[in-house]
Amino acid sequence: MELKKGLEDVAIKETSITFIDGELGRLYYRGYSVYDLASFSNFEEVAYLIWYGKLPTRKELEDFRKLMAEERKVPDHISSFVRQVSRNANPMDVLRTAVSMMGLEDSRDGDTIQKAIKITSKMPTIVAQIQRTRRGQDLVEPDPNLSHAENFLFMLHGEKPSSTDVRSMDVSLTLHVDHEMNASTFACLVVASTLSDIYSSVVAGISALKGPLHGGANSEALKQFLEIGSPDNVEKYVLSRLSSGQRLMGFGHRVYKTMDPRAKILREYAKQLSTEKGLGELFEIAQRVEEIGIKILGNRGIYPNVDFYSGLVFYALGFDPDVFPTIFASARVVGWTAHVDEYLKDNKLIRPKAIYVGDLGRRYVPIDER
Ligand SMILES: CC(=O)SCCNC(=O)CCNC(=O)[C@H](O)C(C)(C)COP(=O)(O)OP(=O)(O)OC[C@H]1O[C@@H](n2cnc3c(N)ncnc32)[C@H](O)[C@@H]1OP(=O)(O)O
Ligand SMILES: O=C([O-])CC(=O)C(=O)O
Repeated sequence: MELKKGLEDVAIKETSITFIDGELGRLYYRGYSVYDLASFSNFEEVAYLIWYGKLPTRKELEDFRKLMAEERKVPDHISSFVRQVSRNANPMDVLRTAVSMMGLEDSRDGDTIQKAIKITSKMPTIVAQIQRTRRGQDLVEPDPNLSHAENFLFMLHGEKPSSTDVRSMDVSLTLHVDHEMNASTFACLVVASTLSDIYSSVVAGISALKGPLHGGANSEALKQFLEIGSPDNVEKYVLSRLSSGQRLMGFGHRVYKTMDPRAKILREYAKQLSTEKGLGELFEIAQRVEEIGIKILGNRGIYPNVDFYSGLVFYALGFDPDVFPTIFASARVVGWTAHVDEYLKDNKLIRPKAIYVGDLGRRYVPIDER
């Protein structure tokens, strides 16, 4: 039996959802390049595409938007829970528990995608509640007349966001929607393959995404830039970080051996937003880290990934670094649930093997003789 550490290069399913060309740095959702989707589409349209496999007609999109907008409100007891714990708790822990509470309400039977729409519509409401509670602010009710991205920012700030902010949020969510068999999606599938329920799968996805090697890297990358403090400190910081064996956060990827295309797109939004919001120096620091990081690590195929610039976008839009992974989760829930739906059409219990390297035939020694 061959040992495949980290399941590297092991395929666990066929998919028609997402294709990644890791050598050329290309990414396609349902066959459409993310460059085109980021330029011309929006979160709701891409979510529809991911779940149903085709772009919606105008009427289908209108109905779908309406359905999502109707599902945004979160039950009062979940909001109360979020209010009670969010001042001190990790935002991903709060989101994970809130989604788990949603599962208490919903029967286990029923269509995965219908439930996915409910969860996806509500997650930004919970994230905005977490963020506002951390700042001691009152909650803002969702506005059903706004798009998914616009409403997200409206619930965050309590006022209509600028068109640049809405576009940046929309593109960021669109780019986080899916990424083939990443660790959190795999975690969702492990749960789904036992024929558990979709809420349990999403809870597993949030749990796996939280870690700093995965979705937690967006806040770590931004904290790095804040810690560096000035573009003049970048070289010294990067060299000392790497020589002490620490990783550069927001760099490196299991599949991409070149720049992640999502990082390229998000770099432009980070640049525009940071210039507008007086965060130009932070962007300069990030760009310098990118340059020096690539100079040192690029020859080993280690380049910026999606988490490198997304944090700067989320920070400029007004989120705390610790909240960033919950925004990632609010978009990735689309991919998690689409992969679960696809997998269940031809389900096989996920049960890999471990190679035993311990002793055998040991004699049991009674406790008084040890
Ligand atoms: C949305 C996402 O999940 S994108 C990824 C977000 N995560 C991060 O940004 C955290 C930093 N990056 C990393 O830790 C890694 O690049 C991972 C975990 C993402 C992928 O790595 P893997 O494919 O599993 O490779 P692995 O962790 O085995 O690293 C291979 C080598 O590259 C080095 N390496 C990988 N990433 C980095 C990095 N960011 N900084 C410095 N060295 C790195 C490792 O130290 C290791 O070196 P070694 O062979 O000398 O021991
Ligand atoms: O694909 C991966 O391993 C990690 C990643 O970039 C993502 O989940 O977006």
